[in-house]
Amino acid sequence: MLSVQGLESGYGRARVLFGISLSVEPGELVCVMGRNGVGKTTLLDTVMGVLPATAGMVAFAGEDVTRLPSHRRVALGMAYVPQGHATFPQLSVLGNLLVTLEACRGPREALEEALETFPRLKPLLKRSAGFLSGGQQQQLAIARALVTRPRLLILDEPTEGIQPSIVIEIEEAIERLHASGMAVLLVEQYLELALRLADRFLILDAGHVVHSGTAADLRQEETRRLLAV
Ligand SMILES: Nc1ncnc2c1ncn2[C@@H]1O[C@H](COP(=O)(O)OP(=O)(O)OP(=O)(O)O)[C@@H](O)[C@H]1O
Repeated sequence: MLSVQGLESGYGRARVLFGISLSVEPGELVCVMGRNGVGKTTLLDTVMGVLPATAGMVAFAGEDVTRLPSHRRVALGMAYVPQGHATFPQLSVLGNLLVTLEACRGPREALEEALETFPRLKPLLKRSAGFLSGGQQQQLAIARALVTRPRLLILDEPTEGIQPSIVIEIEEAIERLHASGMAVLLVEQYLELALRLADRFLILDAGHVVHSGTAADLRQEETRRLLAV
């Protein structure tokens, strides 16, 4: 479904990613791990077209999307929730969802479905997003992505800095989406959560994939050293 081959990108003359290859099959949950600053966010930004690739290829559902702008990738079924729960703080919860629904010209049911994933948002529809807790904003950010009815959901550290009760709700929501057949590419630093959720792992170090495998592989010493846990 998602195929990344030899991907390179960076900022100006600073190269951050060096020949990254990975795949996410339909319905699979792949977790990208690695210490701070190794290039995880840069990888997701490049996969989604927020940052241009300087070499390599990103293909989605059999189509080369490497040069497509992000909104075209969304139209093909990719959705991205960047780090730091990006919402429009001055808009209401409903307004945030409607902006996305209108942008993707989706049906109203898509909005209802997204709210079913996070029922905690239902009584808050009229509240300004800026007044939500960090955890509620993260739920809203994921709900906005779901409004586009993606086939691949890309999440950058969705539980970072969020109160434990909502971390559990977010984990359960990701689990349900995965169980329903959605493919997920997840950056997650919290090892235990990643072990519970992921089918496969990639570990990045200094912009390279240095390890990949299943949960059983991830428990080994070498892996723990790479993650410094
Ligand atoms: N906008 C930017 N301009 C220049 N350099 C950047 C920019 N964003 C990130 N970098 C650099 O690129 C490298 C990779 O950063 P990136 O955010 O992709 O890492 P990360 O693995 O996601 O880390 P974290 O877990 O801290 O978010 C780092 O050296 C970082 O300083």
